[in-house]
Amino acid sequence: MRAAIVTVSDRAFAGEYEDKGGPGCESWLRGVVTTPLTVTRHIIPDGRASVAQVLRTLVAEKADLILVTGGTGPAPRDETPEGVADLIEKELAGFGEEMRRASLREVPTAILSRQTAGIAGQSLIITLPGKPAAIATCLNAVFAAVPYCLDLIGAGRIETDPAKITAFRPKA
Ligand SMILES: Nc1ncnc2c1ncn2[C@@H]1O[C@H](COP(=O)(O)OP(=O)(O)OP(=O)(O)O)[C@@H](O)[C@H]1O
Ligand SMILES: Nc1nc2c(c(=O)[nH]1)N[C@H]1C(S)=C(S)[C@@H](COP(=O)(O)O)O[C@H]1N2
Repeated sequence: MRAAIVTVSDRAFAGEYEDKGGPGCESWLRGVVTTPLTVTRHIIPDGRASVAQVLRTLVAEKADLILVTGGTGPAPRDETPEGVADLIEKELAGFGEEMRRASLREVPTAILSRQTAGIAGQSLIITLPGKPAAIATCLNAVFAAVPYCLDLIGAGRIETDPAKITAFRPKA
């Protein structure tokens, strides 16, 4: 699987703090996916155009899975969902619903995240909150459905470590 991880944060992009979200996503994936995995990481500033532009490039490069962390909230610069909406062909709203449900068990402000997921070309794009602690909570909540989703869109077949995530394939 070719995975791409995008950190959307003005301050991480400017070097005002060290990005912990990108490395957090990568180590979560490496701990769960047992089939061959390549990961590229990207740090970009907040903004609809900034998000749409990097996603278009990654979709054209045929990334199978794109994780985007940050910019999902209600603040003026939080425009990640708008940038994602500019290029996805199909929204998978259930991902956002389930990730928020899992996060709400930890923090009441989880309801402020507009995180979602969608399909562009042969890429599955999943958005996550910027808080590094949200990454495991959210990915643990939805990843069982990711391998079959990748099958359905013609991306690479992946397997997961059943001790961490049991992939569910209804036709298997
Ligand atoms: N990529 C990241 N790496 C490390 N910490 C992060 C990251 N994104 C967010 N955080 C932490 O979560 C807190 C709240 O995140 P929030 O979404 O408000 O991001 P932010 O810091 O305002 O990002 P921005 O740079 O876009 O303004 C931040 O103050 C920071 O402590
Ligand atoms: N699991 C989890 N989800 C969370 C949070 C968190 O700390 N943990 N923070 C929330 C907050 S405070 C905000 S504003 C939104 C959006 O964050 P973002 O703009 O960094 O994407 O995510 C929410 N979801």
